[in-house]
Amino acid sequence: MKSCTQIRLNMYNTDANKSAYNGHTDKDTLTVLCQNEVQGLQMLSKSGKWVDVKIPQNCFVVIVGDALKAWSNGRLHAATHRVMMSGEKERFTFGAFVAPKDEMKIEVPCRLVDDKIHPLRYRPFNYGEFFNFFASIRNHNAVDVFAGL
Ligand SMILES: O=C(O)CCC(=O)C(=O)O
Ligand SMILES: [Fe+2]
Repeated sequence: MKSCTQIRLNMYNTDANKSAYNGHTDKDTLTVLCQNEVQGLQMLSKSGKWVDVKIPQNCFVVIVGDALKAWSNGRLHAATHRVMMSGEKERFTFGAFVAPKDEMKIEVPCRLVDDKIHPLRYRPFNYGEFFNFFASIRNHNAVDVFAGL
């Protein structure tokens, strides 16, 4: 798949107990993040609780985005995540956001589909059209609304 990678540096200031980045799923295929020593990333569990993700020093966290969730027929979960700051120090993250090129078609491979346990969950779609749809509605669930069956 042809992809493009955006690199971004995020900075979070020191406000205590403040949501610094609201809950969302990434729209891309994969996000790779590293951070300074200040934790703050949280993932939403299936039971609806926010869970701290403690990233060990010199390690990366890899987050599945909506494009990969759809491409994998929903077998890979695009976790909802956010950033909560707890006080003492500024947090920095450095992220690589890997996304399909706009013209790419996201189509579930037929070997990931079967009649019983894994029926087709997403129609084929163009990534650029999906992203424009997301940008117009800003709905957290955009991939399911746009391409879910
Ligand atoms: O900085 C972080 O820990 C998360 C950033 C993030 O979720 C994003 O940029 O999409
Ligand atoms: Fe994110």
